[in-house]
This record gives sequence, C-alpha cells and structure tokens, in this order.
Amino acid sequence: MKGVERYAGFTPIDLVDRTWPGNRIRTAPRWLSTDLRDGNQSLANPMTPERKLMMFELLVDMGFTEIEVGFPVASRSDHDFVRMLIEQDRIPDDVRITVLTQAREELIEQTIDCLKGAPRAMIHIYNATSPVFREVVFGMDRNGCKDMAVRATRVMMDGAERRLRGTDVAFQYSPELFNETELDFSLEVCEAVMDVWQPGEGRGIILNFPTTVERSLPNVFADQIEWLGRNLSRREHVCLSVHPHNDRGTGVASAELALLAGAERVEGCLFGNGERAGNVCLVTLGMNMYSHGVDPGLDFSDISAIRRTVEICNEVPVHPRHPYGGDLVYTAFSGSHQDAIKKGFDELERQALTRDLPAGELPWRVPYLPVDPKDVGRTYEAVVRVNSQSGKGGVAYVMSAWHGMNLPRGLQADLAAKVQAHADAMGGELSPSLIGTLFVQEYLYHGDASEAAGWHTPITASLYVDGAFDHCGPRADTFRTLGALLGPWGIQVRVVHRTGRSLDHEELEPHQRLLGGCSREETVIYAECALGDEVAWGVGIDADIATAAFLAVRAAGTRLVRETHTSRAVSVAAVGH
Ligand SMILES: CC(=O)SCCNC(=O)CCNC(=O)[C@H](O)C(C)(C)COP(=O)(O)OP(=O)(O)OC[C@H]1O[C@@H](n2cnc3c(N)ncnc32)[C@H](O)[C@@H]1OP(=O)(O)O
Ligand SMILES: CC(C)C(=O)C(=O)O
Ligand SMILES: [Mg+2]
Repeated sequence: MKGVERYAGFTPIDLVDRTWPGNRIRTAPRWLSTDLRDGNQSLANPMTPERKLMMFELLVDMGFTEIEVGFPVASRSDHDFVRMLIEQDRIPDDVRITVLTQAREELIEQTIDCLKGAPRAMIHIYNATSPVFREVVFGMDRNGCKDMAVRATRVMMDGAERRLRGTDVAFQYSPELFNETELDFSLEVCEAVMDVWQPGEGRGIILNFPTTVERSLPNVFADQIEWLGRNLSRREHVCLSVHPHNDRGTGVASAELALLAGAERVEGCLFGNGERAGNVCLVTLGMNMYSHGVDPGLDFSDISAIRRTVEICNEVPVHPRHPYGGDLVYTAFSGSHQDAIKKGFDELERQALTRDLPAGELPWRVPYLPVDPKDVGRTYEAVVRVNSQSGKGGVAYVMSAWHGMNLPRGLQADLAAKVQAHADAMGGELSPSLIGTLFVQEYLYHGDASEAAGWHTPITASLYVDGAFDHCGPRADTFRTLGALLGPWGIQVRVVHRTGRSLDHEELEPHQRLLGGCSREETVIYAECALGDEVAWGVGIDADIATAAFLAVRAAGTRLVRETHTSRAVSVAAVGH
C-alpha cells in the first residue's frame, strides 16, 4: 500500500531470559474502571450527572473497589460529580475513588481541593515521557521531563498534607505513552517519583504503565513489563499496574500478556469504551478469566443489564459480536455449529441424569459456546437461530428449546428440508414460531376420518414417543388400546422409541406451547410410514397415548397417500429398538 514507508517498525526488547511465556493467570488482578474518566473524555457527548451516577452505581454493584471518577479540573461537571459523590456520602466503605490530573502545579492544587471531605481517595498524576512528547509538545529534555513528574509529586504531597487532613490519600503515577518511552527513562522517572513519595510499609504506590496509543505486538509490552518488574526498586511496595488501549485491536492480549509478565492491576473500561479504538475491555478480560476457571472478582451474572446501562451512559452501542456481551455471541446460524451445540446440550442433560446433578453444576463442554450463556444471565433460546445456512440439528434444537419436542432423527431431516426450502424461498431468518407453524401444518392431522378411507392395508407403524409415556399405564394396555384403534385398518404397532423426556406443559413458557395453552401433561407420538421409497411422517399430540398414536399414523398415512397420489397399499416399516 502506498505510504507504508512513512511508518517505522518497533524495536523488540532485549530480554532473552523472559519468563512470562511459561506463566499462567491464576488469580484476578486489582481492577480499576476508568469509564468515568478515560471513557467519558472520549465521548462526543460526555455523560450528564445522571448518566455518571448510573455508571458509578453499576461499577459499585459489579464489585469494583477502585473507580476513576473524573478529571476534576477538566470541567465543572467533572468537578461537581466528584463533589456530589463526597457530599452525598455515596462512596461505599470498600471503594476508593481516583481522580486524574496532569503534572501541572495549578491543576494539582484544584484537584486536591475537589477531594476535600473524602474519607479516602487516590490522586493520579501523569505526564508524558516519550521522545516525541519531549521534543514536539514540551520542548524539553529528559531531565526537564523527569523534573515535571518530581515537582508535581512534591506539590501533590504538600497540598494533600495541608488540605486533605482527614483523607486517606493514596498516590498513583503514570508515565504517559510508556510504551513509546525508552525503558531506562521510564524507570528513571518512576524511581525519581518514588524518591519523593517514599513508599514503604502501609504506604504503597501505584505505578501505572499505559499503552497510551498501542503500537507494538502484545509480547513486546509483556517484555517491557517483565523488565520493569525486575528493575524497579522497592518492588514490594509498588503495585505494578497497566492501562492498555486498543489501537491495534490487541488491548486484551496486551493486558493478558502483561499479567503473565507480572502486572498486578489493570485499568480499562466496560465494553472497551475509551479514546480512539478504546481502552481495554474489562468485560472481555474478566470473562476470559472466568472461562478458564479463574474468578474475576467482578459480577457479570447479568451481562445484558450491564450492557444496557453502559449503552445508556455512553450513548455508544455495543457491537452485536462483542465478546461475551453482544447480542449474537451465543448464537449459531450455521448447520454444523448448531448440530454440535445441540449434541453438547443433549450430552449435558444425559450426564445430569446419570450423575443426578443439575446440568448447571456440571463441567461446561458444549461446542462453540465458550461459556454457559446462563452464567451471564442469557437464555438458551437464542443459541440457535435458523436461516438458509442451518441444518437438521438447528431445526431440532428450535423444536426442542422453543416447543418442547424432541424429534426423532428422520423427522429432523424431513422438517429441516422443508425449513430450508422455505428459507431459500423467503430469504432471511425463520423465527421459532414460524418453524412451529410449518411443523403443525406439515405433520399434524388436519383432515377427517374419511380421508384415510383410501388406505389399503396392512400397515406397520414405527412410532416414537416423546413425553408422558411413563404416565400412561403399562405398555401392554397401551398396545392393546392402540391395536383396538388401529387394528380395523390393519395397522400393526410393534415398536416404540423414546426420543426425550416428558413433555410437561407446566414447564414450558407460553410461547413454547405449540398447540396453545394446555397445562396438562401430553404425549407426542411421531409416526414414520413408508411406501416404496417414499417416507412420510406424522405427529399426534394428546393426553392419551393411544389417541396420540392414532392421530400420528393418520397424519403420516394421509400425507403419504396424498404425496404419492395413490391409494395403493401403504406399508409402514418397523424399526427395532
Ligand atoms: C492519555 C490521556 O487520556 S491523558 C488525559 C487526557 N484528558 C484530558 O485532557 C481531559 C481533560 N483536559 C482538560 O480539560 C484540559 O486539557 C486541561 C484542563 C487539563 C488543561 O487545559 P489547558 O491549560 O487549556 O491546556 P490544553 O488542554 O490546551 O493542553 C495543553 C497544555 O497541556 C500540556 N500537556 C499536554 N499533555 C500533557 C501531559 N501529558 N503531561 C503534562 N502536560 C501536558 C501541554 O504542554 C500544554 O501546555 P502549554 O499550554 O504550557 O503548552
Ligand atoms: C492518563 C493515562 C494513564 C492514560 O489514560 C493513558 O496514557 O492512556
Ligand atoms: Mg488512557
């Protein structure tokens, strides 16, 4: 592409004995949400006080104990929001608010004043340290840049000492554009800042290393973090924090590799809001940990509610493909994915029965779904959505999840072909209720008894029972009744397969009751009839199994006769059990 020569590559870090690639993330880091600061400053329409409060309360509810609530000198609304939190006593005892300020004396004084009356707070000072900032923005050398940070720390300590007497003041320093700064210079500035702050027992410091504009591969950032961890003095009093941005789309990877490399704290925003391509997404990071069996220490159990609140506060929609929280991320449209998902759920249910445990307590092993959607408050209903890319597994899933019917394999294929033809003809997606309507139209008996008059016997039906078979009395009685009903037509019923557990209408949501609002237990019988190479399926639903079977065979036989345009003998194959 034209112009590529204008961009320089990045220099790898000389750290041949790096250890981070062999490490694992075993515990959650300390989290800081910067939604109300870095997130807010990136919005075309910054949050109103109401939206800020909504975000703050969400963060508290999710379990954040470190929340950057603003840049008080940036605007009256930032200032007033911090004051409101303090004056209205809205900061829970286990939460520490943080405020950000540039390393400029006049701004620091005002920032301190804004914190008056807070029981505890963190003052976060930053100045840019990279060569391009030193040369282009500040016009100063390394020493000048370091002095800026040192002076700011002194001013902050002095001001806090004098004007924040009742406040437990903690301190965080960030060399902005750390990832573009020479490593030895970042270290030099941080050491100089620590010389002023004098970290020690009960007086820690947070040193926060941002990829202010992400420019290199995540492994380079990890090397930088491991190098710092080895070289910082007073290490036991330093909390090594990272603040990745997502300019290259690798913010999450940068954070994760930094954790492997020794980072202890991560700053970011929910759903990756923030400057340009965003701050690192804390939802993705936390849920990535959860999906590996590491408790993130944040509550994502109603991820849709979190997303809704974030969307209201930011006025920025969350992408439907956003990891873990997007509308479509627990949905498969394509046939082979749907088939594997259905088999995964079936196996989970089998295991639950065998081990007599709720399915929700079993190890999660469902293909194509990284976590159980229910763990984040999503349902299983949207896991499969049907269009022209779908196959029998998907259609069977919809029939089971939405309509409580566990179709035998042959009927799955038969219905899927009809659904596919419909999808091809209409384009787009077929809703579960439309699939249910197609099913009813195709397979249930709609005629009257005379329609079957053309049948010339004998018929042997292969029946599949789905539902309350166990509630229908001894099998012998059932077969006798069926014989009496079907016998005059010469239909022999030899085999009954189970396809699923009882269909209990009490368990189904109203939209799942394919045939209306009945509340008693019913039996579904699927009948497979063959005439030469032709096969037809019929379905009967009734509280009485014999009636259900009768209706199913009539439906199948009628369709077969109609489809083959013949009234010659219908033979029905028996399938062994
Ligand atoms: C990566 C980040 O997200 S950092 C946080 C960024 N957030 C914000 O900037 C939002 C809030 N900011 C503001 O409201 C304003 O920028 C203020 C109030 C902080 C400062 O306002 P102003 O004094 O009008 O300055 P302005 O916004 O034009 O910034 C330029 C000044 O900041 C200085 N500056 C810029 N970046 C930095 C930095 N990283 N560290 C220290 N000083 C800096 C510049 O040198 C310049 O100073 P100069 O006027 O002496 O040349
Ligand atoms: C203020 C700092 C930490 C920042 O937001 C950044 O560098 O991205
Ligand atoms: Mg930032």
